[in-house]
Amino acid sequence: MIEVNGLHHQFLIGKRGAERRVPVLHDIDLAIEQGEIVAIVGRSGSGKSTLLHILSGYLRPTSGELRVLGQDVTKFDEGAWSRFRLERYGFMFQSFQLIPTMTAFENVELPLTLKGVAPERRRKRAYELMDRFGIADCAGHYPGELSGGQQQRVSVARALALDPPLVMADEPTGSLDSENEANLLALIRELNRERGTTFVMITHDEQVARIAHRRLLLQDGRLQPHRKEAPMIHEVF
Ligand SMILES: Nc1ncnc2c1ncn2[C@@H]1O[C@H](COP(=O)(O)OP(=O)(O)OP(=O)(O)O)[C@@H](O)[C@H]1O
Repeated sequence: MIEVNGLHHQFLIGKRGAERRVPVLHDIDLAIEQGEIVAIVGRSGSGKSTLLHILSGYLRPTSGELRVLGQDVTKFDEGAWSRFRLERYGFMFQSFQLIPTMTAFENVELPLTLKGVAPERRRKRAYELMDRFGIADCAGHYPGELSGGQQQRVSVARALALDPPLVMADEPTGSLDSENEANLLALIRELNRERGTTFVMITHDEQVARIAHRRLLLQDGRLQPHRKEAPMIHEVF
């Protein structure tokens, strides 16, 4: 599903002509299989978000190979990445990232609209998802009028609108209470089991890491060798 070979990344900071290189990821090799739930863990600043951004095409690595679903995505330009992301990726964020000027329904419908799905099918799919997540009553409400748990469900429904094979999640339960966290984790396991959806999640949360099949530990931008007994999250901070 995802293959990474010899990946390095460094940021350039400072004024033009006096830039400084900040190496962040070093020699990352990684293979994620279809149907895996993988948790990326590590201290703050270890490079987790940088890695997730590279795996999602938001950031071009300084060097190295990246293949996603058999395609050499390092060759993609921005347009090719946008199309690929729309069809193959779903995203879950701690801050939900809903569009405040769109209703809950329009937010869920957005990926379908961007893909050019016909209006009738779009409506049907968006209502089906909103029903499934118990937010059909919120369809006409704006994100600012919804509770945190409702916003989270709208954002998850949007992430799944096109039934992506791959979901990238950045602290997906970070702003949820324990009940909503448990609901989301149950949903992730269900999608993984029933549809074979692959999840790559950054997390600081032991409950989230616990549902992962595998933990990837980043330390100072290096992926640590897999230990049979994966470290508990509290060992990592
Ligand atoms: N755009 C950027 N320009 C320069 N340096 C950056 C940039 N983005 C991140 N960094 C640096 O890269 C390093 C890794 O950052 P990253 O956000 O990937 O870490 P993280 O493990 O996700 O941290 P956290 O758990 O705090 O979110 C940090 O030292 C950070 O300051």
